[in-house]
Amino acid sequence: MWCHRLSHLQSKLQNLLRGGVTYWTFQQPSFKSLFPLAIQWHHTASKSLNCNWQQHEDHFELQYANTVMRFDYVWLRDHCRSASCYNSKTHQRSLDTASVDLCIKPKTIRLDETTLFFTWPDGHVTKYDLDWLVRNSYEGQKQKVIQPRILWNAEIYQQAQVPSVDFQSFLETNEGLKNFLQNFLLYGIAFVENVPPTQEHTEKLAERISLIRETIYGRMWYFTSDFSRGDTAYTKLALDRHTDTTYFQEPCGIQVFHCLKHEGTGGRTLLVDGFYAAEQVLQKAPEEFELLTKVPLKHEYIENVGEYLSSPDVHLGYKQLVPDVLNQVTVPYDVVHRWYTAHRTLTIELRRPENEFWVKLKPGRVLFIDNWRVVHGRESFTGYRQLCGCYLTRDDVLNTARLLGLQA
Ligand SMILES: C[N+](C)(C)CCCC[C@H](N)C(=O)O
Ligand SMILES: O=C(O)CCC(=O)C(=O)O
Ligand SMILES: [Fe+2]
Repeated sequence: MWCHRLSHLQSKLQNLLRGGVTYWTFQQPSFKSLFPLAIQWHHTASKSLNCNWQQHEDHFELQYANTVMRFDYVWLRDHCRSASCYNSKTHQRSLDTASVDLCIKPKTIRLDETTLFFTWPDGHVTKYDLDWLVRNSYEGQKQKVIQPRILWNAEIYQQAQVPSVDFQSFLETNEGLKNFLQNFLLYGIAFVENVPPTQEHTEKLAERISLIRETIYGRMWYFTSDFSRGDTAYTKLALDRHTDTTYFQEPCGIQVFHCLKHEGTGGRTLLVDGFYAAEQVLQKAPEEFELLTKVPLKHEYIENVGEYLSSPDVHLGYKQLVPDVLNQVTVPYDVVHRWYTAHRTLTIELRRPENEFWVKLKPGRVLFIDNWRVVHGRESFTGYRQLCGCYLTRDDVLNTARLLGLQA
């Protein structure tokens, strides 16, 4: 044991003498009597830069831009952007990550202006701009707001008086499209007004924003209460709040609704911000929130034309505990009751009247819903009611938003 400690001490001293900088502290109690408790060397660049860094035994610690960051040495080698390690035309690695020695440590580290230079045992030099390190560090990413959202109940949403975007402006100007997407990203729902009440114009609208996702319901779908499909949506019955296609491995990200005609009563659309409800659960019963995010559920969709089953997986989405979709809570016995309790807590929040935003979809008013966040439902209705719409590929909607400079 003793020799181990001495060799440890020796390697520190060598490291120090080799010009490396090390954070030297003796944690072994037996050393206490021999040396001061902790000796700390760290390298400080010019005061104006206010950048401190320390080379630990197993990681590199950087203090810069009010952030303390820790980098693994393999990570620092692997993210090298030198010509031999990274293809700057394709923005892809040329370096084989698996070839990096898992025990690698830099021979020397030096700071020049705002660039850190790491020289590795084989002589390869990796350089990092300090700001790049902050942007790409775990600690830096953690601080970044991934995507600003405004969670809402009915009052919050109505008081926000979110402006709808006009069809022409949405189609013909980036400003119109950007305003629409900004609202959609913030609230999880957004409307486009004055859309000619046809499936073709609705399709044109959808394609402005993303690729249309073809599903078992077709590309652009159109439905009335003719029970043409074995689904409650194709009836006059009420539909409780839910998200669609939870039985897909990747539930549809965005849902578009356009009511083309309704001669009758009822048929209002219900919208509830699922993230607002989930936030209430998180505040009131964090362990129940945790359980709901962890328990994989098997969803099924059985129609008169055959079965559509998904494997039990942690699914996005919310379905009522009715046999038509959530066919069984396939979890170990000792989890089942806790799951039902947690599901009940969420359902209570989703059903609070103050969280319900009701809107009557009229011809010309197209509704986009984030189907991974906002649950939708429908009031029962009378008469002839005709809706069209589609599902959109989520990544393409987010990509369109990013191309317009939005955080998505
Ligand atoms: C009409 N439209 C295609 C929108 C929906 C069809 C039924 C969707 C199914 N109830 C679900 O929850 O996924
Ligand atoms: O008829 C409606 O308003 C919506 C029905 C529904 O939930 C759906 O089609 O996904
Ligand atoms: Fe639905």
